[in-house]
Amino acid sequence: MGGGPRTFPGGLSKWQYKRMHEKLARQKQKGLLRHEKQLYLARLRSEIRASRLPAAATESPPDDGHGDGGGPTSSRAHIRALADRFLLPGAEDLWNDDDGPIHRTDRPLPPRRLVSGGRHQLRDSTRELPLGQPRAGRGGGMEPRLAAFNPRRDFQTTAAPWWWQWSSSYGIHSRTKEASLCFFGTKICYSVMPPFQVNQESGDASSMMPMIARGLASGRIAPSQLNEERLYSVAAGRFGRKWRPDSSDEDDKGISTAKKNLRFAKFGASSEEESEDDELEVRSAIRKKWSSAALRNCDMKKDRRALKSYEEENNDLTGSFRELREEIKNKEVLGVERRRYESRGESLFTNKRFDECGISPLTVKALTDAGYVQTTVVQETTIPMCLEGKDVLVKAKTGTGKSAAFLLPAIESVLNAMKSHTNHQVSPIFSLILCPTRELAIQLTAEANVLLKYYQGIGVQSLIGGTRFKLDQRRLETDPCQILVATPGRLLDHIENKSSFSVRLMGLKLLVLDEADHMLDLGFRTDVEKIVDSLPRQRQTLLFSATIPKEVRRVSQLVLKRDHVFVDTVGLGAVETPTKVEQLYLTVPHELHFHMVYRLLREHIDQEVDYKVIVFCTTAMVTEFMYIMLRDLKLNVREIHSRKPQLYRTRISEEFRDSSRLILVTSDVSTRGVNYPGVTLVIQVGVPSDREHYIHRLGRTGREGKSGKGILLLAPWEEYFLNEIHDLPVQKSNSPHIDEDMKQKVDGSIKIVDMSIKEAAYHAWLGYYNSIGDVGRDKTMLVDLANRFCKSIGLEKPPSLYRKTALKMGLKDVPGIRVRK
Ligand SMILES: Nc1ncnc2c1ncn2[C@@H]1O[C@H](COP(=O)(O)OP(=O)(O)OP(=O)(O)O)[C@@H](O)[C@H]1O
Repeated sequence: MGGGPRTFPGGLSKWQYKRMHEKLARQKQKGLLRHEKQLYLARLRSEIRASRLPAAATESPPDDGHGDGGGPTSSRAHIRALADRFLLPGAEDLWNDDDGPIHRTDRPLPPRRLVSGGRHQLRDSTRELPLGQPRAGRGGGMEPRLAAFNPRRDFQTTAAPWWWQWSSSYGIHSRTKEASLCFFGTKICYSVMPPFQVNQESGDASSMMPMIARGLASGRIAPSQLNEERLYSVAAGRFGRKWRPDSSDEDDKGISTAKKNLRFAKFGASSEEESEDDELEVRSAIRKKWSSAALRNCDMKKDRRALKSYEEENNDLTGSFRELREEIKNKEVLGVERRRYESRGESLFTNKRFDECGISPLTVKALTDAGYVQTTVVQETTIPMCLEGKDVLVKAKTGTGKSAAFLLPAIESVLNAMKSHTNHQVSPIFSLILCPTRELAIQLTAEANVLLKYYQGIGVQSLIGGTRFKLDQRRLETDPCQILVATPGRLLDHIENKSSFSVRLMGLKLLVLDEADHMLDLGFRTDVEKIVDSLPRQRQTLLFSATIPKEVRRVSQLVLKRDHVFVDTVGLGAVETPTKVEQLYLTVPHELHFHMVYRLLREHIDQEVDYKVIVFCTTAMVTEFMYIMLRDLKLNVREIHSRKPQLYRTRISEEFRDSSRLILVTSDVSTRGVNYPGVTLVIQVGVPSDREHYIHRLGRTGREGKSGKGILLLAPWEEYFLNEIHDLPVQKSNSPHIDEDMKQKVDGSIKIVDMSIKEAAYHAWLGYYNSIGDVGRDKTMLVDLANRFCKSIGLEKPPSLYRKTALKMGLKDVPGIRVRK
C-alpha cells in the first residue's frame, strides 16, 4: 500500500526500521520519565545548595519557554515552573500511583515554631497553599510546596545520611537540617551538611543519638565540642573510616563563603594516605560535586546562576502562588459552569458569536455560510487563548466542536504569518495538523476548505497513507498550501525523503495534535517525536482530545511549552461521555454474539425511521466477517476497516456521512474524530481496547448535544471491562430474546462466509485479545476462549498458526493451539 521508500538505512525493511524505532522510542520514553524524576531531585539539591550561596554570579538569560533552549534557568525558577505545571487544576492525576496524590486538606496545620528570617517567612507564606503537608521525619522539613509536589518521594532515591534520621528523631534540630544531603559513592562520600546545634531547649541529652548522647552525659563531649567536625568524625567512624577536615574550600571564593553555613567532609577509605598533590584533585572534585556531578549528571548546567535574595524570592513566590490559586479557582468555576449547562440539559452553544472572538471577517463570513454563528463551549473558551499565541491542552467531550476550535486559530496563524512572509517562491507550511486516521484527515481538510472559502491564495492539503507517494509530491509542488493536515506515518515519509519538504516546514507557526492522547501513545509516539524534532521550536502547539489520561498529561510536556494552559471543559470528576446518550451493556455468550447484533439492529430499525448505526468490531477481519454476514441478512450495510483500499474507505465514509437508513460496520479506524451526523445507535461488539476507545466510539452518536444510544455487547468473561468504565452511566440491559427462526437465519448467513475470512478472523481475534493485558496473560484461558469464538463463526476446529506467530504470541505450547508443520 502506498508509495515511499522500500529500503531504509542499514538495508532494513520498512517494518524492521519501524520496529527498531518503536523500540528506541520506548527506551527514550522511559529515559525521559526517569530523567524528569532525576531532574526534580537534582533541582531540589541545587535549590538547597544555592540557598546557601550568596547572591552572586551572572544573570540567567531569558528562557524560550521550553526550558532547555534559552539558556540556564535558576534552580528555583525551574522548581517553581515544575510546581506550576504539576499544580495546575486537574494535575492531581498527573502522578504515578507511587507519587501519591496532592492532598487538598482542610486539616489545621500543626503548630509551627516561628523563626525569624526571610527563608522561614517564605516557608510560612507557602504553607497557606491548601496542598499536602510535608512528611515528618526524613525530608519532613521540605518546603510544603515541594512536599506537595511529590510528597512521598522526597529524598527516597538519595541515600540520606544516617544522622539525618537520627537528628530528626533524637531531638537534635537544626534550622536548616532539611538541607542535609549526602551523596554516597561506593568508595567516597561527599556530604553537604549544615552545622548542628544541640537542642538546648530540650536539654535532654539522653534522648539524643546514643553515642553522642552518652558522650554528653558522661562529660566526655562538651556541648561546645558538638560541632560539625565532631559529628563528621563520628559519622566517619560509623563507616569504619577516618575523617580529616577538608581545607581545600578555603581557596575557593564561592565555597569559602558558603562554608559559613556548610561543611564538606570527605570520607575516604584511606584519607591519610592521600598525598598533598591530591589536594588539587580534591578541590576540583569538590567543585564538580558542587556544580554538576553531585547532581548525578542530571544538572548539565555549567554556569553558576544569579541567585535572588530570599526576600525577592519570597515576594515572587507569594505573588505567583496567589495567582495560581486565583487561576485554579477560575478553572474550577469554569468546570462548575459546564456541569450546570449540562445538568440543565441546555444547549452546547454559548451566547458568544464568532464575530466577537477576534476572528478575521472573511472567516466569520464563511462560518456564517456554514451555519456556525454561536460558539460552542470549547470554542468560546479556547479560541481567545489560542489567538493569544498560548500553547493549550484541551479536553472536551466528543462532538462538541473541537475541530473548529483549532482550525480557526490555524487559519488566523496563517493570515498573520503571511503578512510578514511575502517573498517566498514556495509558501512555507504555517499550520500543521496531525491526526491519527486518514478519514479524520480528509474530514478536517474538507472543514478547513469550507472555512477558507473567501481566501484567495491560502490552501489546505492532506497527506495520508494509502495514496501514491509520488502523487503526493506532485500535488504539494503544483498546488502549494499553507495548512497541512496529515497522518504521522506519511508525513514522516515526506520529511525523511524529501528535503525540500522539510524546508517548507521550517516556517511553521502552529502545530495541532488532534486526538492528542492517541497521537502520544506508543503506537504513534515515535513518529510524532520525530516529526516534532524536525519542526521549529519557536511555534505554538495545541493539543485536543475528548480523553486525556494521566500518562498523556505527563508526556504532553514533551511538545508543549512549560507555561501552557490546560483547558478542561468536562470538569474534574464529571462524566466524560455526552449526557444525552443512553449507555447500555448486554452480556451474551460468544456463541450468540452475531445473532444478538442482528436482533439489536432489527429492533432499532423497527423503532427508528431514519436509523443510522455504527457497529464497532474488535479487528479488521472480524469487521469483514460481520459485514458479509449482515449483508447476507439483507441489511443495508457498509464496511470500513484498514484492509480496504483508501479510495473505497473514502467513498464509503462520504456515503455514510450523507445518508440515513444505513449501517456502518467498522473497526477502530472510525473510533476517533470522524463526524457522521445523526448517528442514532452505536454498538460495540467485544471489549474495546481501553476506556478511551469506549468513550470515543460512543462519541460517534449524540454529537452537537443531540441524543443517541450506545450498546456494549460483552461475553460473560469480558465483564471485567465494566470496572474500567464504572464511573460512566452504563446500565445493564436485559438481553432480548432470540427465537429459533432468527437463530437459524443467522446461522445460515454465518455459513456462507468464506472459510479464509473466518480463519483470518480467528487469527485476528486471538491477536487482539492476546494484546489486551488482562486477557493475554492467561494463555490457556485465552486459547480456550478463542476456540469458542472459532465455533461461533462456524469453524469446526481452530485454524493452525505459523510457528513464528505462535512463538511471538507466546502460544506455542499452549493446549488447544495448532501449529503449522
Ligand atoms: N459553532 C458551531 N455551530 C454549529 N455547529 C457546530 C459548531 N461547532 C461544531 N459544530 C458541529 O458539531 C459537530 C461536531 O463537531 P466536531 O467534529 O468538531 O466535534 P469534536 O469535538 O471534534 O468531536 P470528536 O471528539 O469526536 O473529534 C460537527 O457536525 C460540526 O459541524
